Amino acid sequence: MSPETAGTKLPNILERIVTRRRERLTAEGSLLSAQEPSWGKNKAPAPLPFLPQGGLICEVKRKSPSRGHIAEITDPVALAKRYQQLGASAISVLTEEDHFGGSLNDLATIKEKLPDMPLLRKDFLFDGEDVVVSRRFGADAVLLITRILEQSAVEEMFSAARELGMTVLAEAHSREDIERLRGFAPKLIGINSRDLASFRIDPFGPAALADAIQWPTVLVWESGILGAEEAKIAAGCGFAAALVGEGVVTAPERIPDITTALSAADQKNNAPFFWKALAVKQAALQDAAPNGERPERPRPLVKLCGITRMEDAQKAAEAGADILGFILAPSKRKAEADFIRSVASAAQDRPDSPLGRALRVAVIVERKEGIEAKEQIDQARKLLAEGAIHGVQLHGDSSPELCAATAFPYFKALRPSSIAEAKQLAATPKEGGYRCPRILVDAFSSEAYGGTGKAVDPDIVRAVIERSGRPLWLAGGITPENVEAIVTRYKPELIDIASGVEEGPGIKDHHRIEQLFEAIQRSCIS
Ligand SMILES: O=P(O)(O)OC[C@@H](O)[C@@H](O)c1c[nH]c2ccccc12
Repeated sequence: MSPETAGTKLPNILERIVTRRRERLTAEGSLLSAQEPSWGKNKAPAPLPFLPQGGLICEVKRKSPSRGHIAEITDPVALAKRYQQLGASAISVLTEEDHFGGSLNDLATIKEKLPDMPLLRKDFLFDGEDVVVSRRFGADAVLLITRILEQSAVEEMFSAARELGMTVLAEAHSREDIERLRGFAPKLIGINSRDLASFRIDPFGPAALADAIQWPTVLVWESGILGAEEAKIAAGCGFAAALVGEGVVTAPERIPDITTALSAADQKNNAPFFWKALAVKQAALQDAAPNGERPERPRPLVKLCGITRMEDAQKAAEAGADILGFILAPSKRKAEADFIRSVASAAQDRPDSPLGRALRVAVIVERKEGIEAKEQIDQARKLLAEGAIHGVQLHGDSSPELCAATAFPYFKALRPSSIAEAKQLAATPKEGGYRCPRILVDAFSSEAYGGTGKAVDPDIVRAVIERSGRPLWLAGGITPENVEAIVTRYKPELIDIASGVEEGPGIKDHHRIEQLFEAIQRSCIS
């Protein structure tokens, strides 16, 4: 096997795991440290259908290279039973020994005690023999990690699985992987939200990649789901299934909420789902070449905020704004809900026009000094339900626990007033921080929530970048004059501009909008 199969080098960790398993297979044979299952050779219970309609796969996972120790799990059958009772549709058993602490015996024991539960063998499998052995130990499905395999091995594994009546969960991490899978049209495709080079979780990966799959399949969102909130994002992005390890190993009681979130088809209004649409836009920017020149880096996504006039919405979208921001909070730039509806209907009339393609977000200060701004929240929810906006920016003081229940989909805007506060506010979801895929950093002012024209202190920006583990979204004092320096300095994924392109509060200066985008393009060309 050559790790260069997919045209790119494997991340070090994956390379190490794969090499180690190869060495051990050569030295010890395909069972490694496992004993033959109690039913002996070739008599495993007949294979069960594996997740034909989606659902939740809960994983038996003791440790991982990214997290280290997760849980002891002395009794994998007890854990599997708990998963089943709480509503898991299937169970994934990590059998890799050296980095994940599993074994084939876990698989066979769980099958023996829970014969009705569909089981996935999760491992770094290489060939047809690995598939045969998986079946012998009771697996109903096998994981096929496309990027570690030659095309001939992919073929061999699919045909072995077909012969044995097993399901293949084909893991893809790039468009190239998807091309390589196309001929097999797998019925289950897993996309990992964990980047194995950095170990970072990024929902934008699965969200954008899902778009490239054009055959009927059940999409499985892998990694990084802690609870219902992430499951809702997966569902919004078109994933009918999710594979959850740590989130359920440590707290199986979350299973019912995760399953409900996964099956809830929230989108009744036909509007594209905010995170998916944005991830697709972001991926397109990575390919785009402004003025025919190769971009040194993609231009940032641009949100133009504080839109109060139809002509400004049109102009912003035509110039290239990816998101139009409408402020529902009391402000010099406040937009009326009916104005937002009129922009939405102009956009929906011409879905392929720039205005039709721009996403619309309402900005609310949902909570100020602990007091909820009920009217704004109600307005935002109503606009969301109607499809007049795609998402909500929560600019107030709500805690991570309150956000998702306030409005969904949302992203949180932070206004740290010190480095210490920045570090606290930008904590990752696992550390108890905000759970949304992105957070927006804005300048602090004691007078106003946003739109102050002030820039964020560079040390605060740095603290947020370091702590949050997420690409930077930056607001505060960005203008056509300084945008080039800001983009070069921080390489933000998104910049948010309101007062920097105005001739007066709430009134955009169209010439300045053009200048802004020209400067952005300049900042991205080598
Ligand atoms: O614990 P998490 O973040 O819920 O992740 C589970 C699972 O997706 C992850 O373990 C995984 C995804 N793809 C893999 C391939 C091999 C081993 C493990 C994996």
